[in-house]
This record gives sequence, structure tokens and C-alpha cells, in this order.
Amino acid sequence: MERNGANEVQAELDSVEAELEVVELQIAELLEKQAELTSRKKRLLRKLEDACESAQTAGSSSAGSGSLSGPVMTKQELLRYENADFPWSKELEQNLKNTFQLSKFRPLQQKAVNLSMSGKDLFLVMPTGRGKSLCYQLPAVCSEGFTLVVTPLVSLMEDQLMYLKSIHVEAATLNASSTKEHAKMVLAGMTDTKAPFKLLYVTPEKIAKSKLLMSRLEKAYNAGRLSRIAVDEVHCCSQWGHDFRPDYKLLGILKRQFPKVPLLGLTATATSSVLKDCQKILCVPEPITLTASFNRTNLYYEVRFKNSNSEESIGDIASLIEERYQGQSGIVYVFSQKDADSVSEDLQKKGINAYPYHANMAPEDKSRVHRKWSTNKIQVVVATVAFGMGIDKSDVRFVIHHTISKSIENYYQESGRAGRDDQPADCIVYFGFNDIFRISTMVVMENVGQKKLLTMVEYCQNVDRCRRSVMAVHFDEVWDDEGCNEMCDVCRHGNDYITVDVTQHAKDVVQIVELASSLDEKLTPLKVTEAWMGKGPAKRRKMIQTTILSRLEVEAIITHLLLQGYLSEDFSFTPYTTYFYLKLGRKASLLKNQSHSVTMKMRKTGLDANVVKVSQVKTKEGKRSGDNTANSSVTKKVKKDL
Ligand SMILES: Nc1ncnc2c1ncn2[C@H]1C[C@H](O)[C@@H](COP(=O)(O)OP(=O)(O)OP(=O)(O)O)O1
Ligand SMILES: [Mg+2]
Ligand SMILES: [Zn+2]
Repeated sequence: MERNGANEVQAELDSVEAELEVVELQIAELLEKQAELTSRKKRLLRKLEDACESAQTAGSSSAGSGSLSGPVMTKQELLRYENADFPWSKELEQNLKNTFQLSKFRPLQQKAVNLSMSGKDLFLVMPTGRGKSLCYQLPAVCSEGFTLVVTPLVSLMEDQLMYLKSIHVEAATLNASSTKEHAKMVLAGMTDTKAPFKLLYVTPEKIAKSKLLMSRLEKAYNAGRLSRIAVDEVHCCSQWGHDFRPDYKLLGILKRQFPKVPLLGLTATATSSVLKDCQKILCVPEPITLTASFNRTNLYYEVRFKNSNSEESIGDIASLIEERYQGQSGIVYVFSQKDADSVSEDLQKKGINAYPYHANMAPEDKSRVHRKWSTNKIQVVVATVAFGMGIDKSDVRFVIHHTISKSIENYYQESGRAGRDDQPADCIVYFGFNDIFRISTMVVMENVGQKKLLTMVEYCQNVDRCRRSVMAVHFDEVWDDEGCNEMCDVCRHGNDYITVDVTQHAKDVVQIVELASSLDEKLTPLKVTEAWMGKGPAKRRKMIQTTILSRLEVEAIITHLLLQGYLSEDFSFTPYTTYFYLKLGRKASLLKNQSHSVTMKMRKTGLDANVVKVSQVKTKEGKRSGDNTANSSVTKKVKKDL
């Protein structure tokens, strides 16, 4: 009797599970449809905007002009600021050419400069290296009095002062290391009508702590000499931003005390909620926000598979540098200080003029490497992310990631150091299976560290969408694949992909993880890989279905299962290290359903193979061929002509 009852319940449970699965699939389909429609809608809206814009300003280009928002002005009113018919336009033009030695504005620069010259408060979101500084430096040069610039790092300040000195623009700084005499001179200069400097760089700490500075600022303000306030890296105000700095929270005092001075906040990355927060903190009533397109059209994005054999990838990087970038400047980003030392040593052995750079080096060694690289005496810096903020060499022709970054934002920022002179440059990332887990254990403590890392993994694993479109989604930007112009490996070669059914593979892998867990054992990704490839203990080999796929294919499939939620991560901490294991993901149980299938896109010639072995094949157009029995354990060759 009891047994019958249990059977009935089991039967009902099975049917509910089956139904649930169908619902889940429907939801997935609907979500996909929703994403597609939303993106179409955005595209159409953009087109409409562009059409209106070009009707208004004949000849103005829409590419990269970014989007605008702000409650104080309509879009049409804003358009006016793209023009060059303001009282100050001639002076701007002359200084752009003669002082800054630039031939023309980059997208959004002119609009930003005009808005700031008109006394508007402005937030400018522009990708790293696009030229935000010019948007306050040029107005500073063309205005009476001086511009106050708040910068988070003394090193950034020094770089800027060096640069301004080289173009004969007078600038001064006040920071913790300023001498008394220097400070005295600067403070006196603030109200001097002979204007000994056009820009005054200070740290937020100085504003927060120095009453003397505030009182001089007030005097300058009353005398009409404080022409503008620029807050660089403005996202540091917000706790939701990625580099929160407590002293930035106190900068609201500036706008409260000097309400008539226009404020310009600058950042490379800030979501709209972070900006809202900054607006509140800085007490800017209604700033106009200009957002430039994230798209750097001169950068070529490419992902290469990295073999677990690290020798091979170094050899690959070395020949790339020798053949493609001979005599050209570049950066190789690595995961750790140890890697920086070893990779640069390996590259040196191969005759490449490479030097390491990481946080643990003596400051003088760091600046020596930086200086020598800046003056082309070193070709390649092999660096950790410590080689970051403030690196502004314009002719970097390649940024190679020996290891993936910890998020797309980081990758965008790091790779974005290439091609700042607008000339073509390459951003290549080596995507290695083991690296995922090395980084994973590093970011485990961060709130959304895993999630962010997986977006980077997705970027790399992806074979069917323009690399830029993956980034665009991330930066919340409307994207049209034509904007890539074949400047990524997917657009250039990537239409050669196939959709393969990996259901049986998924079941095999899940069975391995399940078996381990039933034996109270935890498996690292390496152990799972080896078990599946039949390299585990003989006893286990008998209990599982092993595979004849190549290592790269095995790794690609396991990565896919992790991204799709059939597997998930499991960590274990010892006092010395953190271990990464694979456990069943929330979707693993779906595999028990006969009708459930898992598909995956693979590049036809991508992995080791024009021979991808699959049990079922579907072309891009959705035609099916090959063996329909997903359970078939016999693998088949995919014909090249698919
Ligand atoms: N209109 C222009 N034409 C050519 N080069 C320009 C132009 N404007 C700026 N640049 C150059 C000068 C610098 O070498 C480089 C980067 O400018 P910079 O203002 O330091 O970037 P940024 O402040 O937007 O980047 P980050 O976010 O890294 O601070 O671009
Ligand atoms: Mg900057
Ligand atoms: Zn592309």
C-alpha cells in the first residue's frame, strides 16, 4: 500500500518536473525573444534620433557621438553645443591646435567643452583614454582665473603637470607632499590677477582637511578667479562605484560654497545609478550627462585558446610579438607577480625586450620600467594590473592578456590602453581553462566576483556574437554589429561555427561529479577533466563513461556546463590557500529528463579541429543533420562543409 502511494507520488513528481522543464524552456525562449526585441527597439530609437539629428545639423557625424541626457535642456537645445559659433569658439580652436597640438576634437569633446564654457554643470562618461582631460584643460586655458581639478592620485597629478609643462600651460599642485613655501606661493597665486597658473590640481583630502585652502578658494571665488571645478574619476564619490574614496564624499562643499562655478565630473565607467549618487554627494542640482560610446573602432579584439601547457602559449606570444609587432610597443598582462617575473624572463630568453612590472617592485624600479617603456627603450612590459591608472602611452600597438581579466570592465579598461593614438592596435586574450579557477579563488571574497568573472569567460567562450556586442550589452549600450567593421575575430572569421548537441557529454560529466559526491569526494576541474578523459583511477573508469574528445574540447564543454548552470563552483578554504571544486549546478537535475537537451556553439575550425566530434549537429540556419539520437555514445565527425 505504502509502496503504491510512493509510486504515485513519484509519478506525479516526474510529471511536474517534466512540465517545469517545459516551462523553463519556454521562459528561456521568451527571454531570448525579449532581448532580441529590446535590442531592435533600441536600435530603431537610435536610428530615429540620428535621423532627427542629421536633419538638424547637416554634416555632423553620429558615429560615436554617444547619448545625452539631462533635465535642464532638450535634446535639440543640446545639439547647439556641437557647433563652433560661440564667442569663445575661435580661441578654443586656436588653443586646440597651437597649445595642445591636436588637429580636431574627438567625439563629444567639443560638446563638453562648449557646455562647460557656457557655465553648465556636466558629467562626462567617456571610455578610458578617449581624452576627458582636454574637456577641462582647454576651457581652463581659454578662461579667466583658474580651474580647480580634484584628482585621486598624486601620480596622476604629476603626469598631468609634466604634460602641461611640456605644452607650456601653467599648472600647480597642492598635495600632502607640497613644501610650505610651495603651498604659500600657490595659495597666494589663487587671487593673483596675473594668473600664475591656469589649473590647480588638488587631492580630495586637501579639500577635506585644509581650511586654509578653502578660505583661499572662497577669496578666489569672490574675486571671480575660480572659473571651473573638475572632479576627475568622479565615480569615487559613490560607494556603489568600484573605487570609493571616503574623502570624495566631502566634495559637496565645493558646489555648496561656490554655486556659480560650473562643475565637470569625469569618469570612464559609471552606471546611471552611480552617477545619480555622485550628483547627490556633489550637490549638483541638475547636471547634464554626456555619455560617449564605449566602442573603440581602431581596436581589433581577438581571443586565442591557451593550452594547459604554458610553454606553448609563451612561444605563441613571443612569435606574435616578433612577427606582427616588431619594434612596436605593447603590454602583456599576467595574473600574478610570479607570472610577471617568469613570463618576462621567458620572453627575454626568446630575444624579446620585455621587463616585468608589479606592485611588489621597489618604486624606483617601477618608475624606471615605466619611463624606459614610455621612451621606447623597453618594447614590452609584462605587468600585473598594478600597471594601470595613469598609463598613457599613445602608440601602444598591442595589449596581450596572458591570462583573462577578472571581469569585462577590467578587460575593457586594460585592453583599452592600446591604440590611444587612434591608429590600429590589437587586443588579444589567451583563454585558458585553468586560469578561470585561478582567478575564481582570487575573487571569491568579492560580492559579485564570480558573476563578473563568468561574464569575462562568456566573452572568451563566445564564438557566434561580435566581441563588441558582448561588451555593449555589458555597458548597456545599443549595438549594431555593423559598427564592428570586422574588427574582431568573430566578425572576421567567426561565421564558421556550428551548434552541437552536447547532451550526452553533459550527462557524462554530471555523472562523474555525482559519483564523486556520493563517495564524499570533491573534484577540482582538473580532476573532472582527467576522469572524463579516462585518466582517473581504474576503479572509477569502470563506473563512468569516458570520452575520446581532445583536451581543449573537454575543457570547452566543462566551461560551457559551468556557464549554463549544469555545474557550479564550490570553494574550500585552508589557512594557506583556497581550493576550487566543481559541484552540480541548479540545472543538473534537468538532465534526468529524456527530452532535455544541451547545445553548444563551437567554432568549426576553432579548437584543435576541423573535426569536432559530436553526437548531433545543427547548422547556424537551424538545419539538422547527423545522428538524432542524443544518447548515442558513438561520436561522429562533423563534416567541414556544414
Ligand atoms: N582630440 C584629440 N585628438 C587626438 N588625441 C587626443 C585628443 N584628445 C585627447 N587626446 C589624447 C591625449 C592623451 O594622450 C590621450 C588620453 O587622454 P586622457 O585625457 O588622458 O584620457 P582620459 O582621461 O579619458 O582617460 P582615463 O580614463 O584613462 O583617465 O588622448
Ligand atoms: Mg583621465
Ligand atoms: Zn565584431
